Amino acid sequence: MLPGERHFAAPPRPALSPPLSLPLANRNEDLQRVGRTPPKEPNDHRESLSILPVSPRSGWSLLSGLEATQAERSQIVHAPGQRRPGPWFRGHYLRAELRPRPLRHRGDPNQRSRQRPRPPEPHGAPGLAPSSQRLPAPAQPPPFRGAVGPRAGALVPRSPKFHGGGLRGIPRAWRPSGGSVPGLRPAEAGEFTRRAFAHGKLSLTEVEGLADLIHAETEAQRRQALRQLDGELGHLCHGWAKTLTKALAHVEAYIDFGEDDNLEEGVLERADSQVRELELALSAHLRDARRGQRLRSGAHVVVAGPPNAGKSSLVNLLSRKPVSIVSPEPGTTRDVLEIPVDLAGFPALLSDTAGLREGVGPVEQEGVRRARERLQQADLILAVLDASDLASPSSRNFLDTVVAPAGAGSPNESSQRLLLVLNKSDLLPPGGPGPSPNLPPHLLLSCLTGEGLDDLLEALRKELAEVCGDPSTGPPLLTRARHQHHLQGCLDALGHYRQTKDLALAAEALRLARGHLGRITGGGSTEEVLDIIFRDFCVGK
Ligand SMILES: Nc1nc2c(ncn2[C@@H]2O[C@H](COP(=O)(O)OP(=O)(O)OP(=O)(O)O)[C@@H](O)[C@H]2O)c(=O)[nH]1
Ligand SMILES: [Mg+2]
Repeated sequence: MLPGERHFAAPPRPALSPPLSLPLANRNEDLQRVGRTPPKEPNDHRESLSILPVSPRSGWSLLSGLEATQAERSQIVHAPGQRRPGPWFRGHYLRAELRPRPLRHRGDPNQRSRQRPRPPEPHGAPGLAPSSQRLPAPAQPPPFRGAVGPRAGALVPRSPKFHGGGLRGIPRAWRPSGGSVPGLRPAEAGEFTRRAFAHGKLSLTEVEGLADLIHAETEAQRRQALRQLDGELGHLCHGWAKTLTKALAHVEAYIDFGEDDNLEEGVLERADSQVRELELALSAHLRDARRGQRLRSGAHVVVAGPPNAGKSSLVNLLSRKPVSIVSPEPGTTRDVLEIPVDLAGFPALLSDTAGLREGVGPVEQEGVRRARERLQQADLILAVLDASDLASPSSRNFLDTVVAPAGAGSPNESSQRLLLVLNKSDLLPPGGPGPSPNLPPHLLLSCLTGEGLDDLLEALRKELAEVCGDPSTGPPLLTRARHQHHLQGCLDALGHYRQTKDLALAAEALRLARGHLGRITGGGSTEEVLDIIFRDFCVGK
C-alpha cells in the first residue's frame, strides 16, 4: 500500500440467492429402506454420493444422495457370474448387491414379503426396524436391471442418464469412463438439451434461455434467462410468424383466385395492413435490441473525472475489492482498469480511468487519451468530482467538456447516460457544497464513510434498468446478435414486399420474412448454428 493509500471497508455483500437445485429424495428414508442407519451427525466421515440410478420397473427410479461409509463399501459383493457394473451405480450396490445385515424375522423366514420394505412402524407393523425388535422378513430389493443384463421384457430405457451431481468428491476411478461398461459413454456438452430440442420439447430460444440461466451471475440475468426459458420470446416470434402466414395466405389466395368473383373484397389490403403493423412491432424490438445483449454480457460503466476526485476509491467500493491503487498523489491511475461487477442486480463492466487533465507527461497523456476513448463507448458514465474542490480548473473543465454535453439529469435519445457523483462529502461543511452555479443534478457520496452509497446504488439500478432493460417488466428482450440479425432480415424482406408490384415476388418476400422468424426459434436452423449454441453448455446438461 502506498503512503496515504486507504482501502475502504466494503459494505456487507448481499446474500446470494440460493442455488437452483432439484429436490433430493429423503436420504434417511432411502437408507432405512436398504437397512442402513442414517447418519446422526454431519461430518461423520461418510462420503456423499449423488448418483441417480435408473431402475424403471422397481419404481425406485431416483435414489439420490445416498451415503455410505468406507466399511459399508467394503461389504459390497457381486453375485456370481454377474458382470461388475461400475461403481457409479451406487443405488444398485446398495439395493441389489449389499449383503443384508442379519435380521431376525417374525414367522417363517421363507414367507418373505414381496413388498418393498418400509420404514419401521409402531406396534410391530411390517417394515425394517432396529434389530432388537422381532421383525417380519425383510423384502429383498428388486435387482437392478438398468444396464447389466436386462431380463427379457424388462422396461429398460435405451439410453439411461446417470447423473453424478457430486462427482468432484468421488475418486476418479469411480467416474463413468467410456469403454468400461459396454454401451455407456460420458455425455457430450449440451447433449441432453440437444435431444430435447431435436424432439421438439424445447425451442431454440428456450435452449438459449437455459444456457443463459446456467451462466447467469446477477439477479437481472437470472430473471431474463428464466423468462426466455419460459418461452416468452419464442411465443412472440410464433405470433409474428402466424401473422405473416395469414398475410401470405391472403396474397396466395389473390394470386390463385383473384380473377374469380367468390374471393371476398379487400384481401390484399388486409395483408398490407398486417404487414405494416408487423413492421412497426419489429422496428420497436430492434431499437431495444442492444438492451438484451447488455443484460447478457454486462453494461459498460465508465468511472471518469479529474485527478484525485476519488474514482479509484469508488471502483474499489463498488467492486468490493482493492482493484485500483488509491493514493493522494494526482495521476495515480494511468491505464484503463476493468472489472466485471454486479451493480444493484445488473451485470456491468466497471472501468477505472486516468484523471482527465492537460499538460502532463507522455505516459499520463496516453492514459488520458485512453480514458476519453473509453468514455465514447460507455453505456453509462459515472462522473466523479471532488465535492470540496468544485471550483478548481480541472473540475470546471470536466463539467464543461464531459458532464454538460451528456445532459446529466435530462438525457435525450442521442446523448450518453451520465450520473454525476460529488465524492468526499465528509469534507463538506454541514450545509452541503454551497451555491454552485450550473451544477447539474448530482448525488453526494463519501467513499471514506460509505454515506450516500445506498442512494447511489438506487440511482444506478434505475439507470441500468434503462440501459439493459428491466427483465421483470416489458416485452421479451433480444439477447443475442443472432436474434437481431434474423429480425433485421425479416424487416428487410417486409420492405421488399411493400416495394414490389409483382404479387409472386411479394409472396416470396413474405415467405423469406417468415423463414427468418422461424430461424429465431429453431425452425430450419443450420447445424453450425446449433453447434455454436450447444457448445456453451456444461458437459452432460
Ligand atoms: N476524505 C475523503 N477522502 C477520500 C474520499 N475518497 C477518496 N479519498 C482520498 O482521495 C485520494 C485520491 O483518491 P483516488 O481514489 O486515488 O482518486 P482518483 O480519482 O482515482 O485519482 P487518480 O487516479 O490520481 O486520478 C486518496 O487519498 C483517497 O484516500 C472520500 O470520500 N473522503
Ligand atoms: Mg485512480
